[in-house]
Amino acid sequence: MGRGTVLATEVVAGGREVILASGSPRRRELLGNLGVPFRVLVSGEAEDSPERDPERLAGELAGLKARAVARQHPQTVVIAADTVVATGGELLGKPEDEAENAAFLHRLSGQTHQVYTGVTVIVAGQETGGVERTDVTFRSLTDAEIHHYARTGEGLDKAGGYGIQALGMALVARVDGDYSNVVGFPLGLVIRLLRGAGVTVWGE
Ligand SMILES: Cc1cn([C@H]2C[C@H](O)[C@@H](COP(=O)(O)OP(=O)(O)OP(=O)(O)O)O2)c(=O)[nH]c1=O
Repeated sequence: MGRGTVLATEVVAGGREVILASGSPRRRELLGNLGVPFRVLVSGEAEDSPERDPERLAGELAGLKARAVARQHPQTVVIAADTVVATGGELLGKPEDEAENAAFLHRLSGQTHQVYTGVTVIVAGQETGGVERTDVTFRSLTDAEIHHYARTGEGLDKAGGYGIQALGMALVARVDGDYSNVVGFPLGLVIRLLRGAGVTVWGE
């Protein structure tokens, strides 16, 4: 996507305008639920980091996404997020294809893994951020279940190769922590950071 591409204009009502620096439809929907006026702008700059610690990586990538847009819009509140899935020291990104998605699900089957989402908010050069962690435990999956799910393609655009908010919920036995964090936008943290940047959320 081109630099500075406007993807969509969402609710832009009164109050302080917010830019969501994310192409993720999940983040758009969840931020919309907060009643915050915002529009979506994605920098298109590649985010990369040599960091291998999942918690620090999530925070770092969220910062890179936010800064890339904030440079062009210094007076607007910019919010970005990044989700990283980690299992036993290994990082699982978005699977390349059905076969890799099935391999990811084999890794996650019957195990507890960690989902980290970093959130960064920048306004007028002031940056704040945080990282939320949720532990997700998968059922022990049969090969048939794994291949059935991988074939749906639902996991292809998602870190870890599953979407807990859709059919992927059938893979999950237990969630410890903020559910919205697994979907990619930890609402408690988001609300705290936006309010800290002077944005009104639900009238406060
Ligand atoms: C584990 C999991 C991840 N995800 C999603 C959340 C994120 O959108 C995605 C992780 O990729 P990210 O790189 O965090 O985000 P993105 O590429 O979708 O969007 P952008 O970089 O423009 O902000 O995986 C789910 O929707 N459900 C899940 O259960």
